[in-house]
Amino acid sequence: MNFAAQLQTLTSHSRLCVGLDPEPSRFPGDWAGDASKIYDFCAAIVDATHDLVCAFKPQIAYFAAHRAEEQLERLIAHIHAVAPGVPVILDAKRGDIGSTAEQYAREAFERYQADAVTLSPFMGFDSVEPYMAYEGKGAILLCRTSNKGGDDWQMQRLADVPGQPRLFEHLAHLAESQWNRNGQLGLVVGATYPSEIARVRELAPTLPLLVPGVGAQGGDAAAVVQAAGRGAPLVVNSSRAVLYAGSGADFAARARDVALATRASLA
Ligand SMILES: O=C(O)c1cc(=O)[nH]c(=O)n1[C@@H]1O[C@H](COP(=O)(O)O)[C@@H](O)[C@H]1O
Repeated sequence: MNFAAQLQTLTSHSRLCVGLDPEPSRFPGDWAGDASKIYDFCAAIVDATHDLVCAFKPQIAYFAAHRAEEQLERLIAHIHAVAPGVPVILDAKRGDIGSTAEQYAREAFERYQADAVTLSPFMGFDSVEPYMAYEGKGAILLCRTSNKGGDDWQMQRLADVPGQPRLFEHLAHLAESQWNRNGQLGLVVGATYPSEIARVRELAPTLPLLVPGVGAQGGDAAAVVQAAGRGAPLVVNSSRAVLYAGSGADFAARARDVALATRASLA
């Protein structure tokens, strides 16, 4: 099943995406500070939550920083084995010229076997196109990010485009129309900006939204759900609030408790 169809099916039961951002310094007990336990920690979280989620989102920097790419490969294989219908969004935020993008796409979809990847669209359509050569895979573009600095670019108005849209609005329009050749695109909009979630829904009603920022960043789950309304899949990510819900031997059970509560808040 392709990424869009997977999301369509799963988000009718859960809109929660658990983000896998492993920080060894926050691991429980004897694992604290041990980067060789990244796989074990994340696999325990996956095992405890996979029936509650519509996706998992490993953030590649948390693995690469510890030379743990091989653990990331094993983790994604584990997710596919224990939760075959649940898509893996590789959060890599890539964005480069076409020839380099081809290599990043190969990395995401062939090496890691991800179902979708996050991309920075700053370099334009030819930097996004190589990912779309992988039929059925998702390419999720940063549109209105959850951080304060998103204002620096994304909220600026484009004087040369009719209606002088803000940059994020123009991107949402492009992604919904001429860029979206095969139904593979999605957009990232931060939970910290519900009114922009509503605006992106207006401009790009058929695109799935990946919404990070509930939990540790303080985004309001109810406001996100209200702003997004019904329609294309809504995928709401929480990473630290789930991963580090507990700090003892029962960390996976505590993560499940938070995942259950977060899923309920997104219903
Ligand atoms: O693309 C993302 O996933 C992303 C976009 C964005 O605008 N804001 C954002 O926080 N993220 C990612 O979402 C995750 C948020 O983690 P928590 O704040 O711990 O839930 C991190 O992996 C971020 O890199």
